[in-house]
Parts: sequence; C-alpha cells; structure tokens
Amino acid sequence: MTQTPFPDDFLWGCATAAYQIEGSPLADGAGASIWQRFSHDPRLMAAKGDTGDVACDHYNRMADDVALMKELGLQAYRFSVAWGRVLPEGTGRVNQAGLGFYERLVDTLLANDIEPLCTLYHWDMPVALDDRGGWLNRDSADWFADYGRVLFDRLDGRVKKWVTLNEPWVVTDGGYLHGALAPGHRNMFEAPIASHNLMRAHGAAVKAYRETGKHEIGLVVNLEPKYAASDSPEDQAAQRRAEAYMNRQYLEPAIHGRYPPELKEIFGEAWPDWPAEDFALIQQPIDFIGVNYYTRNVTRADDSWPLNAGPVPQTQATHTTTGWEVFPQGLTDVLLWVKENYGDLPLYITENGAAFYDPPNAEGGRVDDPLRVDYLRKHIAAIGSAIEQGADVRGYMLWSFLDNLEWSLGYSKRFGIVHVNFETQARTPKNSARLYSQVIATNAATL
Ligand SMILES: OC[C@@H]1[C@@H](O)[C@H](O)[C@@H](O)c2nc(CNc3ccccc3)cn21
Repeated sequence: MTQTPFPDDFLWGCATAAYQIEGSPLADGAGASIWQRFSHDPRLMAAKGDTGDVACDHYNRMADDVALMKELGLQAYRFSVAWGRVLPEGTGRVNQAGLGFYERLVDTLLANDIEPLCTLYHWDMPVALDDRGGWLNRDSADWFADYGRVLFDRLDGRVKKWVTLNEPWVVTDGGYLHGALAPGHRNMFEAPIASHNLMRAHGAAVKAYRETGKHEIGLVVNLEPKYAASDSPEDQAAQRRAEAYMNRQYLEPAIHGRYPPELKEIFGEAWPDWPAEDFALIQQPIDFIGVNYYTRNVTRADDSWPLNAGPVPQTQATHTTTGWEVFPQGLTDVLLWVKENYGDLPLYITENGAAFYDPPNAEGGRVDDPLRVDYLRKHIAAIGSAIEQGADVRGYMLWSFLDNLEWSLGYSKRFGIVHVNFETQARTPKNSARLYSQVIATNAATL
C-alpha cells in the first residue's frame, strides 16, 4: 500500500449543479431555464420523461444533504446557482426568495465548516434570455455580468471561490453544434458565436467581480487529453485539431487573449473575424483554473464532422456506463499540460468521477461500487503524481455528491458517491463515499 500525502491545505469536496439535483425548478417565483424546456421536450431529450422537476429534491432537502456532507467529512462543496431562480427574466427584477435559497445553502455550509464554491453558470440559461437570442446575442455578456453582480453583492465573503462558467465547450458543442444539450441547436455558424459570447460573458463577469470582489474567481473547463493514434502526419494533425477544438478553444483566449489557429481551419467560413477589443475583455486576469477531467481520447484522422478527427476505441480498457475509458494517467498528463501551456495559476480539479452500474436501489443500507472505488483511488493518486511533478493543484471536487440527472441521459447514469432512491429520495452512502472519507481524513491517496 503506497501513500501519497497531499499539501496540508488541499481542499477535498464534491460538486453538483442546480438543475441536476434541486428539483422545484419553478418554485418561489423562479423563471424557467432552457433545461426545463429541453427536458420536457420528448423530441430533444434522449431519456424521455426524465426531467428536473423533482431530481434529488435538494431544494427541499438541502439541510439534510449538507448534514450528510458533514458526516462524510467534506471540506468544500461546489454548487451552481440557477440563474432563473435569482433573476426570473434573466435581467432586471431580483427574486429574493430564489436568492434566499442560495444564501441559506451558503450559510448552512459555513455552519458545518464546509467551504462553498459557487458556479454562476452550469448550463441553465433563463428561457427569457434564450428567447432574446441567448448566447447568440452579444448583449449576453452584459446580462451575465449583471447576474454576477447580484450574487457577488449578496454572497461575496461568505463565498470566496467563484466560477464564472462551467465548461463553455460543452455548452457550445452540445447546445449549438450537435444539439444534444439545451438549447438543442445544430448550426455550425452559431457555435463559434455562442462560444465567443460565452467567453465575453466570462470576461465581463470577472471584470464586474473586480469592482467589489475581495476573493477569487476562475473559469472551469473540461479537458480531455488527446493522444495521437500514430506518428503519421495525418494523425498528428488530427490530434492538433482535436486538442485545439476542445482543450485550447477557451483557455487560449482567457489566458493568452487569442484563439488557436486550428479553429479557423475547422470552421472555415463559419469562423468570424472577431473584434480585437473583445479579447481585452475576455482576457481578464483570473485567480485559478478549474479542470474537469473524466477520460482521454486517442485521436486519429477520419472523415467525421467537423474535426476530421475521431477516437480510436480502447477496447481492452475499463469503460464507464457513459462509454468513457478509465485512464488515470490522463489526469496527471493534462494537469502538467495546463502548467506547461498556461503557466502557474492555481488549479482545482472541479470535477472528476464516473458512472458505473450500481445496484438499482440500496440493499440494507449498503451500495457496493467497487469500480468507482478503484476509479477514485487511481485518479486521486494521479493528482498526487502531478503535484509531485510541479502542478499547483489546490483541491479536488469529486463529481458527484449525489446520483442525479445526467442531462439528456436522465437518471440512469449514476455518478454519485451517495446513492439516491428516486422513488423514496432516500440517500445511502456508497462504499466510494466511505473511501473518500478516508482519503479526506488522511489527506492522502492510497493505492
Ligand atoms: O457527465 C458527467 C458530468 C455532468 O453531470 C456535469 O454536469 C458536467 O459538468 C460534466 N462535464 C463532463 C465532461 N465533459 C463532457 C464531455 C462530453 C459530453 C458531456 C460532458 C462530465 N460532466
């Protein structure tokens, strides 16, 4: 058994997102989100009938859930705010009842010595703004900054780590290019515009935070390291395109104030000439980068759209029920890649976890999830390896605290370290939760 001690102040927590766990999406004056619209549309939702109407009923069970976080020993909790609860029309009128829920959540976390990490946008834009063009409207940067100011004014100080966007790549690729996620558009000309406005909104929110904020704000990106399938020029070029499209598209403008050149190659006539002043807005200095890591991609040239690059199936490897290869080394590699390409900003693993087949409901208060236990042990050790090699990793937010609504895939994909019986709403810590409690108590990875 090898032990890898982590830095003394390393922050161990879990992550969730509003629409995936809260339920009651229209309660107390809340305005509907694009996920309320998407999940109720059987033409769009893969898991037809699975909506966020109830989810984990966290909106009504928050205090008990925080008590369970405390029992497990969590030091931090990354959550997101449903924009429409706070601003039902997306801008203008503040819904104090909705803001009050998040104030109670933050105060309950603090009362249990759990640090809140607050994500402003985890995919649930108010429909009122989507009806005005959503992320396709350049005004979205101002809408988002104004929304941020409402939260900063009320919660900054109690919240000391803010995140502007969760995974702009998924918002754009899923919501505007392939249509698999809300708002369900399939348009190669829209995708770059949405992507660019998301990053303008990120910059505008960071700029707004600097007006009054006294703590930290960052950006969360999903990073999937791309490994060329061969040394052939075709596969090498395919790897560069895939890396630019997913892993560089957002960090390059945020940190370096530019886009990777491959994006013009990928989008062609659909790639606009961006106004130079936009990059000054986007490149607002941030305090940390949040990295969401789940898996890697072995990439080869192919005729797939729009990248002409695609995955080589790793048939010998263990895969999750979402079809993702279990590849812990990729986490070490990608953390060192961020350091090499984007400098020594503090890093947080803001999501890491896996969906495996768990028993449908807890039997006698136990949920045995050996594959998730193994996944977590190896990925936490992989972080330790990156730290030993110089990566300034400050914390780990395991995805996820609860089994929850896996977006268009519904409730069948269970990522939680706590099992949720969606018929009774009973919570049952899985063996992976017990493992995580040990990791936190010892501040070490054990393999
Ligand atoms: O899929 C698991 C989680 C999801 O529940 C979170 O809300 C989201 O932040 C999240 N991002 C990823 C990684 N990126 C990704 C790649 C392709 C499709 C969907 C997500 C995984 N996850």
